[in-house]
Formats: sequence, structure tokens, C-alpha cells
Amino acid sequence: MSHGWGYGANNGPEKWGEDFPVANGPRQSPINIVPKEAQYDSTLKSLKLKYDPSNAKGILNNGHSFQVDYEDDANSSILTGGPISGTYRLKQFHFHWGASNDRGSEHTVNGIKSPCELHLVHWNTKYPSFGEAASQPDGLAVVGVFLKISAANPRLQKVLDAFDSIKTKGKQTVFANFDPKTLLPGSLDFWTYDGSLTTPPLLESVSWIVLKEPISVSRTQMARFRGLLFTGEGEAPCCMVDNYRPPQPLKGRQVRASFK
Ligand SMILES: Cc1cc(=S)c(O)co1
Ligand SMILES: [Zn+2]
Repeated sequence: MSHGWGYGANNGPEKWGEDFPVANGPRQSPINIVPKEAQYDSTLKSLKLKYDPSNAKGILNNGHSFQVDYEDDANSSILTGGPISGTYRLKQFHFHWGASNDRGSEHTVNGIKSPCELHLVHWNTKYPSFGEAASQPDGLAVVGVFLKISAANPRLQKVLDAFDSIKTKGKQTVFANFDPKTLLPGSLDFWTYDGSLTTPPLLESVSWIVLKEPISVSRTQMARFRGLLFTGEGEAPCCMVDNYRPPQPLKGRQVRASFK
């Protein structure tokens, strides 16, 4: 790709391998999850998420998605348990979604796409920083949560209300006092497998933890996600939609389940 990566015909997932050869590596994400082929692992610990709402810093349109960034200079917003050992700090959360409700998630279940998928990105504190951790095979842990069309989700409201301030690429605004735990479903049952970032540089450093239970989002709320723009102020507007990578080959990997 002569220009930056994105989700268009000329710079989308099918082209990423030109600049990022790991795109064809052995542990790429996302994947299609087939529950019947996932192995129940009784040794998996329950997920423990402890977040300090005051760690929330800001919300940014990065031109690919939007992300809410967290202070990560202490063990105040952390993930432990599940398939990981040690302590992973929350760095940011973001979403991937479709132009219509028939697509948008990155992981699929029995080939079924959801309209949206939330990713909570954490890094292993055995490394000095997120950047350092991101290049290590056990460096990152991302919790993935499916969103399904149902009643409006009041927990999303604060995020949605910030969209007018971050409509175009590069815009950011303060986003304070938000506990991402409020975005999680009632059950923390999960599937887990070894994978990668789903956007360039596609680093194979992610322990994926995909929750079985979705959270709700309404059609109207999804329409507001689609009002964001990939493009910067003053550029010809291009709606921020279909910012998802399709499932990648499993290449022999085992998917484990924390539940029967
Ligand atoms: C660090 C990071 C992780 C994911 S999953 C993403 O989409 C972008 O950046
Ligand atoms: Zn993501």
C-alpha cells in the first residue's frame, strides 16, 4: 500500500500483508469461534477486572476507530485471572462495527457476525510499557465483547455523547470518570486463544479473551457510531463503518472455553 492502511478497497485487510507480512502469520486474529470445537479447560481461572474510573483520560478518533485512553502508570485498572498469569494494565478500549447490522464484529461465532465488538486492551506489567509489551508473545490481553441489537444500552450513553466532539480523524476530548466494567455483560464466561492485534502492525502478542454473553445496543445507537468519520476535518467525508478485519485461519490453534 503506497498510503496508510485502512478498510477501503485499496488499503483494506486484503492488502495489509504488503506492508505487514505477519498478516499471514501463524497466530492472526480475529478467528471464527466454533463453540462445539472449543475445549472446556477447568484450570482456567475466573476473570478478574478491577478498574478505577478516575483513570479515564480522553476519547480520540484515531481515523480507524475511536478509543478511550486510560492512565496506565500504576496497577489501578487491571486484569488478572482468566488464561493469563500476572497483572495486565488497561490501556484503552475501542470498538469495531459495520455499515449495517448484519456485520461489524471481528470474531464470529459459528460464522455469525455481530453488528459491533468492544475491545478492552491490557498490557503485561512484566514489561516496562505498552509498546514493549506489544512486541512480546505474552505482552497483551484483549477482552472482546459482542454487541447485539436489542434495547438501547444506557451504559453506552456517555461514550455516544462524546461523538460530536470527535467526529473527524485526530479529534479528541477529555473523557473522565468512566468505569469500563459497566460495559461488561452479567456473565464473564469466555473463550480464549493466542492471537494478534486485528489492525496493523498485527503483532502476535495477544491473549484473546472473548466473552460468550453479548451486551445490547439499539439500532439508533448503532447509527450514531456510523456518524463518525474516517476522514479529517476539511477532507471529503467518509463514514467510519466496516472497520473490522474478517476471521483469519486458525492454523491449528486450540480455542479453550472457561465454561461447559
Ligand atoms: C492495540 C490495539 C488492539 C486492537 S484489537 C485494535 O483493534 C487496535 O489496537
Ligand atoms: Zn480491536
